[in-house]
Amino acid sequence: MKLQDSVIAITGSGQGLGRAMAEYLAAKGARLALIDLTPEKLAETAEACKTAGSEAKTYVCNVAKEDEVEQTFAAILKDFGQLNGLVNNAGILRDSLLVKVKDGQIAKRMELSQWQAVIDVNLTGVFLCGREAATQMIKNDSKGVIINIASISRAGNMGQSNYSAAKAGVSALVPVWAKELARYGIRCMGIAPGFVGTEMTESMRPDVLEKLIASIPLKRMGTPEEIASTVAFIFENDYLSGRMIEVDGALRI
Ligand SMILES: NC(=O)C1=CN([C@@H]2O[C@H](COP(=O)(O)OP(=O)(O)OC[C@H]3O[C@@H](n4cnc5c(N)ncnc54)[C@H](O)[C@@H]3O)[C@@H](O)[C@H]2O)C=CC1
Ligand SMILES: CC(C)c1ccc(C(=O)O)c(O)c1O
Repeated sequence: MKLQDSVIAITGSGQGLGRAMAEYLAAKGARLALIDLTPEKLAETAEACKTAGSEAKTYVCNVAKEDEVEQTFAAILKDFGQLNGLVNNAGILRDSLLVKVKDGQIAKRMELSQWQAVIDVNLTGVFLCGREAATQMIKNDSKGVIINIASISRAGNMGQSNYSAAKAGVSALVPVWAKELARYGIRCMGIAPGFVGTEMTESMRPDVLEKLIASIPLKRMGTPEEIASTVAFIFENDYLSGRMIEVDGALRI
């Protein structure tokens, strides 16, 4: 797929990796539909896309709400007249151990609310946006690509029952959708990043950060641009479908 003039929706593009993807794709001439929870952050990303040389429109939407997702994708089609790609990037963390034993007492640690919040956004949100994007692409007879952003944690990370389950889930959707949607000219791929340097990691305690970096075989975190360039590579290579690309500096959890 040529990125020039294609219309790409990115969830969670108000900051972090989603914003980096939007800027990177804008510089390649893609037109962006930016989706996030707050208008202020979205406006900043839209401005950055314009500076990078392309058009961007913003959509306030909670990806976990079916009606909001339906309205958002209908509005994207109305505004742009087509949809060629979706990056399912929005995600949250609510880490906690499952249970903890202290002084012989067993305590439940991960609350049902922590579990459900992460499943709602990181798994159900991907399902809802993927279903809506596929529907609009098929309706418009346009070829397209769906990319699910997972995580190295999909293999199972301590303290992340909710997050690991959701990221394993969105990874499993990749071959399912690749097989189901190929007949409509839609490809589906996933990316599983390792630790990526963002504002969050920049604010970590230096000693914790140092230990973390020491555990990565390449001895550094990834950059948001390295994830964004992987997104662009997937869009531009028409024989990629049904697979995960691991961008993790060789780290295994
Ligand atoms: N930063 C990292 O090191 C890694 C990140 N990832 C994944 O990459 C993706 C992006 O991560 P970051 O940019 O670091 O996160 P971030 O927290 O900086 O940005 C996530 C964005 O998603 C938005 N969002 C959250 N809930 C939403 C909802 N219900 N509806 C719409 N938007 C919502 C937030 O408002 C925020 O703008 C996530 O899926 C994350 O799990 C995976 C591996 C490593
Ligand atoms: C444990 C993994 C690599 C990880 C680390 C940090 C974030 C984040 O800040 O959002 C993630 O989403 C992760 O998957």
